Amino acid sequence: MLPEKRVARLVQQADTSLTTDPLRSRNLLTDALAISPYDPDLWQQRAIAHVKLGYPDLAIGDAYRALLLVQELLEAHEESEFGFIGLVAWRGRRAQPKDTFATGDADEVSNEVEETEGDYESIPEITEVEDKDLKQTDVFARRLICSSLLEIGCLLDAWEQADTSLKVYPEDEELRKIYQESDEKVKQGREKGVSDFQLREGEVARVIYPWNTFEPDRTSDETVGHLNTFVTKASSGNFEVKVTELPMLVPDAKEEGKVITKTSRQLGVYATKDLPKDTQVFSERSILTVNNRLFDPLCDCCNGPLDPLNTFSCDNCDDVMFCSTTCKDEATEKYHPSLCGIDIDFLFKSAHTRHSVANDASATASSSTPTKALYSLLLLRTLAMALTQDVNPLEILPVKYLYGSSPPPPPPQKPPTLPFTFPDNILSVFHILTRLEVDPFKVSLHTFDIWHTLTIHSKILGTASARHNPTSGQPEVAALHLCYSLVNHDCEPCLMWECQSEMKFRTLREVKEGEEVRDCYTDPRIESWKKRREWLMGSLGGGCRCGRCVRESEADP
Ligand SMILES: C[S@@+](CC[C@H](N)C(=O)[O-])C[C@H]1O[C@@H](n2cnc3c(N)ncnc32)[C@H](O)[C@@H]1O
Repeated sequence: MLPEKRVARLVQQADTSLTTDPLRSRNLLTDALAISPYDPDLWQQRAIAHVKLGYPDLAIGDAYRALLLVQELLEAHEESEFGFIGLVAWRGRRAQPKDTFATGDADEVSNEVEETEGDYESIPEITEVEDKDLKQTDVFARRLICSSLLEIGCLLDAWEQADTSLKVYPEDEELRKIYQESDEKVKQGREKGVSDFQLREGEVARVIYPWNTFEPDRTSDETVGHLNTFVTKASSGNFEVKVTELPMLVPDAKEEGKVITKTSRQLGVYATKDLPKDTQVFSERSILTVNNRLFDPLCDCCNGPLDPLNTFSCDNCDDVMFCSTTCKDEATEKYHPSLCGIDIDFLFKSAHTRHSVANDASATASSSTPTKALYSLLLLRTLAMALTQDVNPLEILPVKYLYGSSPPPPPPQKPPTLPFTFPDNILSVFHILTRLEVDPFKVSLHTFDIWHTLTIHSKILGTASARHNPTSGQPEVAALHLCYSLVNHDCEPCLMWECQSEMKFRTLREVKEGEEVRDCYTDPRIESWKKRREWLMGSLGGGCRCGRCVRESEADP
């Protein structure tokens, strides 16, 4: 069957199930996009399915692609990268007669994609009707981006996007309504002293998406057994991983009382023997590390210190230094080829100019929370590892086993939340993909869709550690470690971590065999439980309910 016919059939089936079964609709459109990635209408329709499913964040990613593609198609006769092939596919699908697909299942037919050779001369110019239809997709995509940003709480971005869109479509009443609503909310926020940074901060559902088949069953015997091979090695037999019940944390303090009895089945780390106070009990190496190069140079692979007389550089670029041939070889094998010679300075610049953190951890030199800019660098390293090793980013170690989110809880319970901003979670991701020379439309379906990057974001947010420069206090290194990530949080921890080229734990007190070992995800010296809770919100996904926080909040509500 011709690809355009197959796409038209999938789209029709997706339309039919949009109201009754939006998940099916979303999956059918994903199949259609796998065949025809440059058709803006498919992205726009999938955006609507994502809205219906309650994922406005994913809808923004899709509508943004629709918007970019409309521009490409309108410029198909100029220097447009995707415009020609997109226009051919878009026209081909639209030319299919409607209602001829009443019988048969689209899945029966072949999935072959025919490559269309670009011949800018032979393709007819865009007609008036086509121009009108493409602009309609454009305005729908803009409305959806603005309304979803508003819903998520990215008020300033909603306002900016609506303002820009109104300049293009001044007559559009719906855009005007969104503009007025966001304008009012931004003004109210500013009157209350809310910063512009906060006015860009939204919250989205922190869940394992229903179609995510990469997530392991983390509490199965098989996974626990597999993780224990790593944990036993890193802790020299001092620790083991076990399934544990943790209180289900909620972001809204008012709802705490209602749901505090609920628990979530997760993993935790336990002592296998009595451990004396002030002893190093754990050491783990990771190559999923990043650093801000403008500070003291560090090994690009392990982030350990560099001996100026004994460094090793890449054979093909001058951008990175390694502390040993082991690090150089591992980088060459696992991630560097995808980054070699690529200009990624924009991320480093942002790491220096924006110290804003999920919870402003730069204010506390020992917090384990990295800055958002360091998150982007970790995402970049993850994607580079996936590209170099030719595997899906959600499959690589340690990403696969990092805790990021849980399946959505049954209603009316709300899932935990994930901080979301338009610049960090959408614009920067597109920027990163472009620099990595990844087609953000085509390849994204299988490896780098926005749901992949948001899933990675939730894993980074929940498990990354950050090291701060002792002089400037600024975060300069962030890392993801598999075994370290399994240790739960307590504001009265029994472990303290330190990370140079390796992540190490020391005992802060005597630990008994069988006791769960915990470290503190923020600075335990912060006296105010409210402050600690605020800073921990990003990494815990809700208000901390550890013994100390409960005790202190009851004594001083
Ligand atoms: C770094 S992971 C810790 C390991 C995780 N439990 C697992 O199964 O891999 C962080 C996540 O564990 C959970 N968590 C850690 N400490 C907690 C605590 N004191 N109370 C409730 N949940 C906690 C939160 O869901 C948090 O997002």
